[in-house]
Amino acid sequence: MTSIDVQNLTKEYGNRRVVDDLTFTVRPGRVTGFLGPNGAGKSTTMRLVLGLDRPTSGTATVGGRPYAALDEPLRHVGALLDADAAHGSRTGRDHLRVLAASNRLPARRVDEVLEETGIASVARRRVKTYSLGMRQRLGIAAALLGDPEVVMLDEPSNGLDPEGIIWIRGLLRRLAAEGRTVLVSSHLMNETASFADHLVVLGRGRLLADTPMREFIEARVRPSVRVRTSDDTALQAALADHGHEAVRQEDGSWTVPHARVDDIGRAVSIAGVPILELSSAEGTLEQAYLDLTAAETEFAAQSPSQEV
Ligand SMILES: Nc1ncnc2c1ncn2[C@@H]1O[C@H](COP(=O)(O)OP(=O)(O)OP(=O)(O)O)[C@@H](O)[C@H]1O
Repeated sequence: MTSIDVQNLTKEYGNRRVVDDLTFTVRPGRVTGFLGPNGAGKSTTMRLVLGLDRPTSGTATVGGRPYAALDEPLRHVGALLDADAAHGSRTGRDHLRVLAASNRLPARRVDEVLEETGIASVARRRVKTYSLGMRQRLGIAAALLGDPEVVMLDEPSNGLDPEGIIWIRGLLRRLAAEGRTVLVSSHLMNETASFADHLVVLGRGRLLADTPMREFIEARVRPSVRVRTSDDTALQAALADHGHEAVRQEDGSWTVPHARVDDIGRAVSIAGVPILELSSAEGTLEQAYLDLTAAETEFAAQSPSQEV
């Protein structure tokens, strides 16, 4: 099985350090979401893994070897970095055929990946007539051409319509279930939450988190409980008896922060409060991510004065 290993990776452009001593491993059999604000260094890290840029120091390897040292690299690593990588005057099919031929991949893979990515019907059209979503799908088709063990996609949902977004979710889950190593950057938190098992989060080139997604959320966002009743007074009294304070929502329901649904259910039931609705509101990836990046921004704002 093949992992991506990033070890003390640093990249400077001039005197700007955009990747700063990063160390993490992307493991097979799961989808790893790659998150971070604009300019955090995600694309640069992916480019360094693909040998498209040279690190200032540190290493990035795939299956223990630098990308440049891999034999027939497309059979090992498939990547989508830029949906505009294909030549506009070529057809989608020709673009893939050239890639297949130059990488000694069987021509039948071209038709297979065209089918797999849902663009077989437009494969004979020139790429410059494609919508952004079609170009994304073509880029993903190119990434899958060599049936690689490692797949790295930079913002693959970009430009996809709702059906495309559902499709990419299924594709990523399947690639991971097949035991592949899947690294996917995204700015869409709900999207990432729907496909990622694990997260690597960057902020200003540094590693902020490398953790299973569930743990990432649970460590930052406490769950709450939503309750709706026909007797607000009785509800408030029952909750107060158990040390809870509820917040009334615009729709007439109540939110009990930092509470578990089992405890609230038991408390209101014992007190005989009429309940119309009771549900648990788990923390979302978006809340957890904003909590982490807000802390990071605060640190950034404070650090100059701390240095004085
Ligand atoms: N070739 C380059 N020369 C100089 N600076 C660069 C170069 N490539 C990237 N940068 C800078 O490095 C920083 C990190 O960029 P990068 O694209 O890796 O971030 P990102 O996390 O992928 O951001 P986004 O989410 O916006 O895609 C940015 O400030 C960018 O301007």
